[in-house]
Amino acid sequence: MSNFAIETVGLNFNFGNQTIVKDLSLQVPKGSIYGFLGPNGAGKTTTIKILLNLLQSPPDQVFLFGKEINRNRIATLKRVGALVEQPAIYGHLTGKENLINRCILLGIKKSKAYEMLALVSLTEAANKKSAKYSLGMKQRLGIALALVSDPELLLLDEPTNGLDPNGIIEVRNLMIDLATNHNKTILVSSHLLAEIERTATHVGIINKGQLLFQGTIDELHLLSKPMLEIDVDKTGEAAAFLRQSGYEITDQTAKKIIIPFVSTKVSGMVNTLLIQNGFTVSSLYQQRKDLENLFLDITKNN
Ligand SMILES: Nc1ncnc2c1ncn2[C@@H]1O[C@H](COP(=O)(O)OP(=O)(O)OP(=O)(O)O)[C@@H](O)[C@H]1O
Repeated sequence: MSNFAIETVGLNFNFGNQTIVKDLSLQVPKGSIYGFLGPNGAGKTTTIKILLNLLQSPPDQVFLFGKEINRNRIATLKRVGALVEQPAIYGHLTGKENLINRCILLGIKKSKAYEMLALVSLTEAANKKSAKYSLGMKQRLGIALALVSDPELLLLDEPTNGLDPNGIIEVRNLMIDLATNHNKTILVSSHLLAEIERTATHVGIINKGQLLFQGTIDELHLLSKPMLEIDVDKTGEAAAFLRQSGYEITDQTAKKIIIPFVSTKVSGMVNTLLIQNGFTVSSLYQQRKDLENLFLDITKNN
């Protein structure tokens, strides 16, 4: 049995003669929240549509729950819920009516509608016309609609796009609840790392249809090497002195020197060394490149 809810193996996809997805090998572990990241136009929506078989992949390149998608279309897609682009909501109906309609359509008992309203915290707004919902509430209703059939895998294409900070937090908390307490695997796309950094357990970064990084969020953090920033007087002399003493200088400005962070002990030694040799150190702190900058670095070099 495959441990991956989604696996693509060297996936290629073209629109006409334009290559949109190139040799893409995604591995989305069961139970993960997989942040699918990339700048605008990177190919995220196209990939999600391929995973939903809305766009057809070449044979033997896309596997859901270990099964090849084209040969097992119905069986695999039954286990998937999705929110791609705008949620399909009827504005003149209430949230509850939208969900009941979906239940009827899928032949599922109506009580599921109430269960879903509670799950996405819309019980209080159940009888309000959904046209009057805030964007965040509409997104949550969209997710509830995708969840009616109780799918194991949820594909969410930029679900926080256009939401205010409250809406973003609501959707973020909902994703964590679904993965942690309801056994869902979630693939969520975004062009902003900061938006999924706190929710994702795994990350795949693509640009121009190619996978540039894939791993756990901790592995991504490891890529952003910590630095030691030293605010010191006579920086030119101090840098030369540190270099002579065997330290590598990463960067140097008028007021500070930056060296790779090794340990707090080594930081203390550097401090003592500078002071003992007549330099005035006003501060010394560990700095880690934030993930957003790391993301920009990874995608700009592509
Ligand atoms: N139906 C289509 N026909 C031709 N080209 C398309 C079609 N749909 C998308 N593209 C092109 O494919 C590329 C990838 O688009 P896609 O929407 O997958 O990117 P994305 O990463 O989801 O970006 P965004 O965050 O802007 O939605 C873009 O260059 C886009 O213009």
